[in-house]
Amino acid sequence: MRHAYSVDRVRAAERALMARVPEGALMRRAAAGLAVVCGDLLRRNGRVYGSRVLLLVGSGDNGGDTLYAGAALARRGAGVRAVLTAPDKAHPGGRAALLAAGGRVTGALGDIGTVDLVVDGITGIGGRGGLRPDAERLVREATAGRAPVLAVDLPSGVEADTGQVLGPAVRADATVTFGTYKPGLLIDPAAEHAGALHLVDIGLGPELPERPDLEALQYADVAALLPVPSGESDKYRRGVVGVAAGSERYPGAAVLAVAGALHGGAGAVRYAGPGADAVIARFPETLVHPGRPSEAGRVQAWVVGPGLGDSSASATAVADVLASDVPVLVDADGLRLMDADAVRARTAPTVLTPHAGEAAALLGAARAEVEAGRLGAVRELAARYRATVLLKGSTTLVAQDGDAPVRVNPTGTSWLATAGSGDVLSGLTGSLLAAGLDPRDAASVGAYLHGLAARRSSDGAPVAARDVAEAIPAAWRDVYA
Ligand SMILES: NC(=O)C1=CN([C@@H]2O[C@H](COP(=O)(O)OP(=O)(O)OC[C@H]3O[C@@H](n4cnc5c(N)ncnc54)[C@H](O)[C@@H]3O)[C@@H](O)[C@H]2O)[C@@H](O)CC1
Ligand SMILES: [K+]
Repeated sequence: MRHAYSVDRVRAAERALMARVPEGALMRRAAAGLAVVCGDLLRRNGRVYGSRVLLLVGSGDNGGDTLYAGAALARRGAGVRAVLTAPDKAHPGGRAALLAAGGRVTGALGDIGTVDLVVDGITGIGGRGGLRPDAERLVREATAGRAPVLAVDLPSGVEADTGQVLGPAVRADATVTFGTYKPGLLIDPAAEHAGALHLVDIGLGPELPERPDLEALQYADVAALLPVPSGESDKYRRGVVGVAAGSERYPGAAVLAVAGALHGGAGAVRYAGPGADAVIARFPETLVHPGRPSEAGRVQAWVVGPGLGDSSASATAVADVLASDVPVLVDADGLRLMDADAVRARTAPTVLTPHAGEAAALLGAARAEVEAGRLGAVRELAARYRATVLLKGSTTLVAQDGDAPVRVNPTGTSWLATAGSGDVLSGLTGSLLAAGLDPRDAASVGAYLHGLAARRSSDGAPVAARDVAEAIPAAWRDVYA
């Protein structure tokens, strides 16, 4: 599991750790780790000795880390120049160390000539509200060349706690972060600015609270959560997932949701609705019923919503499913047709899977607002609907009403933004619910497998939703391997 902690909790942990270690030890550890990554990057295109490194140094400890790392590189023969955004406020110890190692310090960028590496140490967890105009100008000029940009702790200008980008911010090729990940490194739009992530251990672990603010499942976590049939399983014990999706107008949504459901680990898929003929033609193993969900037979979880359209029969299907006493996943048209009070009144779990536009409609906000502040939006939706919410998008987030950490999905590809791919995700996640996963696990494992399947089937090229569904078994095997 990859964990992220908010700035307040990072600072509290740092205070506790600092009380136990000699003064300056944490900054030395951070700088040493940073210098190692700088060295690795420089060696990719040459060597450290004789290379040219440009440091952008702000007035806080982020700049201090950067100056000490610069000193280490200068001792190894690199030509290191530091540009200070506020010369009278730069970290005095770091500045002295760099000068003593043979580095140079200036207040203006001047001619940057050829540079092999730019290190962004303007702000870390102390930065607020995007870069100030003078810092922004410095960054723009210093990063205009082809040298890679390495951010220290965070790309300067992004919001550490939320992943928002409220003004100009550094775009880094890689980020070296200290002690723990910060939420902004894992959530777009800020995560897009961070590039490849490197975590440097400074000994903070034991001081951090057990419960992080954000977590990301890794292969091993997903493997441990996947449902595995035992010797005694039959199809009913493995769970039956019901799918109420599609309409005369959109029969394809029924087919795609069933395609996802067939690969999610439930023992059987039951389909209820007007797409029964299309479903049975494509997937003869499905149990189909052309009428309403409540008359279709027993299931262990329902998926409702994809392609339902606007008819009164679709509204009935949604109400039917919400009145059941099993876990329910509501997606797409279902999100528009559902009665909010009926959702809140449910005793069995409910999972809502909106994209940013649907989330905006549920919150009465603008879509751009949801996209810019995904973490706040998903938490707010989970609380308002007393549900588990999977907010789809460039970074998919899963939040549950209560204080469990929000999960961020690390898999996926931008090619996944394709018609019908959400229908596959709904079916897959519903199937995991029917197989007995708790709603937060079902949603985060569903998103993980779906993203992995998309990456596999896309391999850098456009991908159709059908291909994603077909690649789910391969993703499943990847996770086990
Ligand atoms: N506290 C600790 O124990 C450790 C801290 N470390 C480093 O210290 C950093 C935090 O240091 P600080 O608390 O000094 O804060 P920062 O260095 O992140 O930034 C604060 C400084 O940046 C300026 N600033 C704020 N917003 C700005 C903006 N929008 N544009 C331009 N300048 C802006 C402020 O005036 C302030 O002087 C961490 O990110 C990490 O890099 C590491 O050395 C590890 C140990
Ligand atoms: K930085």
